Amino acid sequence: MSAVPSPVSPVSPVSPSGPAPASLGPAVSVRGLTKRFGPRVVVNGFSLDVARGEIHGFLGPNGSGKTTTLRMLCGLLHPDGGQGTCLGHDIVKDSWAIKRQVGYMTQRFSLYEDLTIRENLEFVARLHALPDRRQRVAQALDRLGLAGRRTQLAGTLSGGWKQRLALAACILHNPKLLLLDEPTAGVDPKARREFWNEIHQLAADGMTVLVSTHYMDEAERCHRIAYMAYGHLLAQGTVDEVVAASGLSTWHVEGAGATLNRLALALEGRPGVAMVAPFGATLHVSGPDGPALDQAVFQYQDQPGLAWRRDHPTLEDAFIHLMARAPDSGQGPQGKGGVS
Ligand SMILES: Nc1ncnc2c1ncn2[C@@H]1O[C@H](COP(=O)(O)OP(=O)(O)OP(=O)(O)O)[C@@H](O)[C@H]1O
Repeated sequence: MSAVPSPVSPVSPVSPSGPAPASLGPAVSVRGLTKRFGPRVVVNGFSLDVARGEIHGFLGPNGSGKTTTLRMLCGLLHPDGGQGTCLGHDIVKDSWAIKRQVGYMTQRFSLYEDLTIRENLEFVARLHALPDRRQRVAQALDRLGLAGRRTQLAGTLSGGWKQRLALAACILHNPKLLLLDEPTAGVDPKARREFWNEIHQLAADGMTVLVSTHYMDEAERCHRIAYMAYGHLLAQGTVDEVVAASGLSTWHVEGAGATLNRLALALEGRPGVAMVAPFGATLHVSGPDGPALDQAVFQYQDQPGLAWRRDHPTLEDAFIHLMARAPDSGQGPQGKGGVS
């Protein structure tokens, strides 16, 4: 497992071929997962279900516990509390069985920069003791569009190509579950799009993917998402369900920059207004109580130079609102309040 996997026993290749059968049970099902580092509880009673073949997004501010959770799911960290299964195996007792069937892509590129692409993949294939190494490596090179660069040193690749190489290393042993920890951080939009097209292709072939991200557009490409803050799961469902569950009412206002700035200052903190956020030439004004929000904005709606329209809240609106209501908001363990 992982881009540079731990040495494990030989893995029999699973041959993903189309959607995963539901009869196998969920890919991930955990209840009450808890992890402490010293006195700090960084994952607190976390529960999650991920269906087989699903692309499940995992979002939350920096330090909210996403990586820690991923590491508990694949057996790299021992939970201090909670229970559950990953690919049908007990996450506490059967961590080795899980490791063999999981591909874990860490946040940092962890392959060898002074080896070529092909050498890196051959090394990983050896660690997995794959029987048909040459063929597996050739297939992975082709699948990820890396064949033309196979002799290039990994250290000379751009961020997007490095991520492709890391993904190729993760899928070399045909894992049933991919855990991807912010796989596209710092990667340009075209490379991100191509990476996500590949993730969708892998899911269509039967692989389950749990992927952490800070990008809203990536969250919207997931079948379902979970949002975590300060170690707590705050929301889970499809993007539409998470947005609807936020219970927010939202107005979008268009106008000139200076006018919008003045409006934002006037609305900030008014009763009924929970959030005022500029998005380019549009201001998003939201609150959990529709009538109170309407009352707050009423006096500005005839102001010249402003075009108001009631609209659905965006996913980002919903996340900011969730963060504001999070149990430890403003005094989280890291003292960080940034929203992904
Ligand atoms: N081995 C460790 N020892 C002590 N504290 C740790 C350890 N690993 C993580 N933490 C702390 O646990 C908290 C959760 O970290 P984690 O990396 O799981 O968050 P995250 O949601 O993945 O953050 P990011 O989005 O920045 O990657 C952080 O405050 C982090 O500093």
